[in-house]
Amino acid sequence: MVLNPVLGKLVSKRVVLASASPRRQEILTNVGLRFEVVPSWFKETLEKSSFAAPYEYAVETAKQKALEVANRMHVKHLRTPDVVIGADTIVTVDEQILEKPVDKQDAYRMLSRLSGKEHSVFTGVAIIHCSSKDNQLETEVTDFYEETKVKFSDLSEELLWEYIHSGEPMDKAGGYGIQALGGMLVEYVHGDFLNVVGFPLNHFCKKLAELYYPPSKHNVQHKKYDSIPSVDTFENLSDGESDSSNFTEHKGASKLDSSGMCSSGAIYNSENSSSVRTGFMVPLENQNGVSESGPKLPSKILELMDGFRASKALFVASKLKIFDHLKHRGPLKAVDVSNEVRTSVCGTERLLDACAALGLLEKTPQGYSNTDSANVYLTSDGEYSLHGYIIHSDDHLWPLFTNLESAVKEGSRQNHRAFGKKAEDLFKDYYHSEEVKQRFMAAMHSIAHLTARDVATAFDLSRFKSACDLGGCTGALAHELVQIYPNLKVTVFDLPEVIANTSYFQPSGQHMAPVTFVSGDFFKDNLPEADLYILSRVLHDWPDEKIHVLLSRISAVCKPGCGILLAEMVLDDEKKNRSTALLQSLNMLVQTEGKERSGSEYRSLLEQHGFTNVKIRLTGNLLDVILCAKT
Ligand SMILES: O=c1[nH]cc([C@@H]2O[C@H](COP(=O)(O)OP(=O)(O)OP(=O)(O)O)[C@@H](O)[C@H]2O)c(=O)[nH]1
Repeated sequence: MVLNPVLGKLVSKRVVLASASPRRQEILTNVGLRFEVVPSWFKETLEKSSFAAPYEYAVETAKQKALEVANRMHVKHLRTPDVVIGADTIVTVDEQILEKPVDKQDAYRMLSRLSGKEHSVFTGVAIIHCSSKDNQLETEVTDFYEETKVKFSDLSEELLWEYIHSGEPMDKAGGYGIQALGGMLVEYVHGDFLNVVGFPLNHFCKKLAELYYPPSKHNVQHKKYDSIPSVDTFENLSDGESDSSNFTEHKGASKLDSSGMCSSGAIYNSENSSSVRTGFMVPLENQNGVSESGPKLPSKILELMDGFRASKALFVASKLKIFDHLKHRGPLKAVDVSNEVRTSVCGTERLLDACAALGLLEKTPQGYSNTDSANVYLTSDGEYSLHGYIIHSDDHLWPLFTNLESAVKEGSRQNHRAFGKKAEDLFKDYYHSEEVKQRFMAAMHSIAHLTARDVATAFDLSRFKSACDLGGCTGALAHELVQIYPNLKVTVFDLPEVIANTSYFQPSGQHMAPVTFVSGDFFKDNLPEADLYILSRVLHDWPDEKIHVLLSRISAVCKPGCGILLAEMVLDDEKKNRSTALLQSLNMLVQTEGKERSGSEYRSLLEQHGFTNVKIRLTGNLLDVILCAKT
């Protein structure tokens, strides 16, 4: 299938999507558009009352988002894009504009307002064509909006809070995601569904059609495109479909596109665009015999093929502590960075350029500097540093993953191939050297610290007086729990080798409530008494037999009413949707005897040991949470 001629007009252009919304990226990627993502820094703070209608607000915000990116790219990066696309989605109900909720209470306010009523979703879109004249940015703005009406059922308080606790509402206009759990709230949708999700694709294509295929003088009566030119509806788009003399049969009849796939050879004659019924077609060569646009690139597949390169670039930059150097000394030129980290200038420059293109660094005439997220996540002392996890990924997971093929064939872990020795005991292997132990603990700390707030607040735990975090490692979750529940006494129980090493990871601050650390092996030693036992990223390390041993030990010391809180990446029951968790399950295959499990699998394991009332919350932040009680 070759590209729709409308989107095909963008193939040879540098297109930038000025949006951080993963949904917008997905909608446009799914139709084969190739673009860079440069999220806009424009703050959505326009005075709403100054607009006569809500859609004007959305359109203006979309325009400002796109213009900000166009200007920044022109000035800062000296890379003027050809086209910048911006969008803004809002919900209106009772003459109020709802954007993304700022917290759970705000989500509650929005969703209770939408309950049982019809509301409108407006997405404003701006398409900015850019050019540079005498080094000045010139822009041509095209904008439009789309309205979709959505009706919600009556929402009970319980459903409402359950939905809010799922974490889904937080980055969505109006506090719901119609494409996911939020779809359950919806009675009907009138209009373009994708408009609700964040991008009105159909209207966008029609707009491109107006821009790139203006009505010819032969058919001026078609002033406006009610459909994408030559395409009445998307259903009419099919490979090589032709019932018009405006199609010409390509000499070669079939052609390999860049993915190596063969596409049939109907050719689009752009001169007669407005009257031609087209399929997805290969482009017609122009008078000079030069192809106007290339075939559709399978961008998702290419991205996956390149994925390892991007990971490795990040790993190497982290290992060389480039983000640390730039945080303290940036902006720096490539030559200065290479002097600091003792590497070749040419190699360093390529690495820095790749990191800048991946959005990890900023590149300006003054040199390279960290982006805000590099400062927070990639420096070794950043507030939510992932440095430890990145180094662990490079040194430990990477060699294991290079043996994935053997792991799949054999169905078992690959430590012997990756490290030349058989895995004895999962954790003993990590703790055989101080260096490896520190690296592993830093990795676990990174993820625990980053997810602790969502794990701790997924359920109201205030009824518990004491908690024991089994395998709680550095205590990152424990510290979050005592902050949120001041009456909760938390004990971290972990192997002696771990407990001996925790002091480095303790938060500083006078008002930190204490956490107790106790050493022991939860498969062998007496478990500390507690009302709530926490197992965060523990069960996924083990096969079912070992989990039964552990759960029966916990069950033996748990009184009725006491609970277990699990934090894991929970798979959907059909195991087909949650790619991060499914890839994590491969990660467990290459290094452990464990795996990721679905909600039903966890429920069944827990129920076999007398834990019932199993509740599952998807937090939207890496780890999901399961709470159950002993009956
Ligand atoms: O049903 C759904 N409704 C809305 C969404 C998502 O909600 C946001 C709307 O926010 P906004 O337009 O301000 O866009 P941002 O996410 O902040 O990204 P920008 O960088 O473009 O400002 C949008 O992501 C929709 O996709 C949804 O997912 N489902």
